[in-house]
Amino acid sequence: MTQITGNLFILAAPSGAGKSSLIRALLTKHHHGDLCPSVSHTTRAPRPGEVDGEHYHFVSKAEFEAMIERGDFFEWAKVFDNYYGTSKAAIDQTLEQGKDVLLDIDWQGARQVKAQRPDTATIFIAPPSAEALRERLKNRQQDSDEVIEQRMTKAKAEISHYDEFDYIVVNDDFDTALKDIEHIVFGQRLRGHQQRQRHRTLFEALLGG
Ligand SMILES: Nc1nc2c(ncn2[C@@H]2O[C@H](COP(=O)(O)OP(=O)(O)O)[C@@H](O)[C@H]2O)c(=O)[nH]1
Ligand SMILES: Nc1ncnc2c1ncn2[C@@H]1O[C@H](COP(=O)(O)OP(=O)(O)O)[C@@H](O)[C@H]1O
Repeated sequence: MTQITGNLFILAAPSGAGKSSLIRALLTKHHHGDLCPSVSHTTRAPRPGEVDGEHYHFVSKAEFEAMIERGDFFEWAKVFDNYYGTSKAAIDQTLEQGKDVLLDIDWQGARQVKAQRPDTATIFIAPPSAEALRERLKNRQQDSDEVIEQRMTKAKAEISHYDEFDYIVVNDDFDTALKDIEHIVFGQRLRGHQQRQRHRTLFEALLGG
């Protein structure tokens, strides 16, 4: 039987919308390996608790630029003054195994991936309100008030691209938002071109007699 290539999913959101929490919950539910995260490269410094090769591949600016030169990246962008990118190696092998890959990238990356692979499902996570977004950034207790205000300004820049996405999920009630994302994943797996490949013999039999 022909090997079916996995699906690509992109989740983008303004910082604080709950993207990391949703991805974590999604991966915990789908822990059998049918949905895999892609580990990005970045030039930003690791935060306490972040593990190289798990959360990100942490590299220097020179290393990142050498990778750009070599054409190692599937997509890359400058976000918050640092480079971020998805290497081809990070996704190709997984997709070839027929597994789905989840990319946690910004709108610039989403645009590049969509241009290269139009069948990618791009999902935008929105907060229910600006007040809720600010509250979540505060409750996370990760940033100073000044950084929170910077994130709120940057959030507007990310949100301004909401109409470029295939799907929009409003993360008001967490479990509802998680279900919405799962429905998108399940729906994508049932698209015609994959189902035709998967059920080739069925259709041959149905049409043969
Ligand atoms: N284009 C692109 N964006 C990325 C990539 N990896 C992470 N990002 C985005 O970069 C932004 C900053 O991520 P991060 O430094 O982890 O900070 P935080 O999400 O604000 O805590 C987020 O919007 C990520 O989705 C990548 O490989 N490519
Ligand atoms: N639906 C929700 N309702 C209330 N709080 C939420 C919800 N989703 C996430 N949060 C909380 O909001 C904060 C920001 O979430 P996080 O996943 O870190 O966001 P992001 O990755 O988008 O920056 C965290 O403290 C998280 O627990």
